[in-house]
Amino acid sequence: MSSLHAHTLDVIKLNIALPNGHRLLRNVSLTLEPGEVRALVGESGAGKSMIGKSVLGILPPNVAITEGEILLEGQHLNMMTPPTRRKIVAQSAALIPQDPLTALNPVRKIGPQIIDPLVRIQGWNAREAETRALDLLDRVHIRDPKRVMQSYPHELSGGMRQRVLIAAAFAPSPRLIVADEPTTALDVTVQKQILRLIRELQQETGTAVLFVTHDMGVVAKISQKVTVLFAGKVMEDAPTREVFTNPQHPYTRALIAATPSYADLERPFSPVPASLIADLHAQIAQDDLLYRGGRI
Ligand SMILES: Nc1ncnc2c1ncn2[C@@H]1O[C@H](COP(=O)(O)OP(=O)(O)OP(=O)(O)O)[C@@H](O)[C@H]1O
Repeated sequence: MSSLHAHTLDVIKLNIALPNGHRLLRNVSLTLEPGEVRALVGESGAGKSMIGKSVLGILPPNVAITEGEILLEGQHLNMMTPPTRRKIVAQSAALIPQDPLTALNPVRKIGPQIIDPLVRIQGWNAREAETRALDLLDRVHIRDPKRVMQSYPHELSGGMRQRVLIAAAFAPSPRLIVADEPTTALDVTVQKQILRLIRELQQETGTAVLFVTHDMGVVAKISQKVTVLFAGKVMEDAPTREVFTNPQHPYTRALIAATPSYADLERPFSPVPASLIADLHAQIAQDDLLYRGGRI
């Protein structure tokens, strides 16, 4: 049952794996407080998206949760039947996806794509839903929301489409938003605007956000807490400020060193050293042996 003081999200020792037993997440734990932004950071393949997908119940068909728990506002998601789970997740969580083009249905106008879920899932009447959609399009700084509601996705720029998806995500007032690299598919100037917009709406609404990114610069701008991942394993979990001022794990230090700094253009930056990557993989192979032996 949900409790009054529950975290928005608790992920407890989550393991997900392929049918052959290969783990994509290894004992991942994290929490998200109401109104908090937690960044999930790591290089490609670290398992960041898989965490978001596990929470939203949209894992690929060949990937399964093998162990661990996910609690959304204190409710155990993986003890529910799939239909109950879908209903609970749809009512309290939303996704801002990476690629705004594939996330929108190309043959439907924008308006119904925002309005229909409000009517079908949240049970609003059509008029309320339309007013809400117009209000949200205005709040994501889309000029002429009425015209945009009548447009098809291909008539909008990439940045506009991402604004539409941000409006759609915030429209039902979810308590949790998973933002999965929401700026990656956009060009650099638009990226900054979209990041600012998500931060603005998040602060206004107090929605908790799980923000997936590979960019430590983005982590610094948007989050209060950060989980650093490598090969599906948590390397470090700390307040963002501490991660930048006093990183504890060598991999975190390497990621920071690999991020160009706008404040300090003189500072050289360097890729994560191959020797460190090799050491981490060796440790993970060791972990996997112990895990299979039931010792961790
Ligand atoms: N459908 C799938 N079937 C099997 N393995 C998959 C599938 N999708 C992803 N993976 C693997 O799962 C691991 C984690 O993937 P995930 O997409 O979560 O990484 P990520 O950290 O989000 O990286 P990226 O920044 O590249 O999206 C990777 O090793 C990836 O190859």
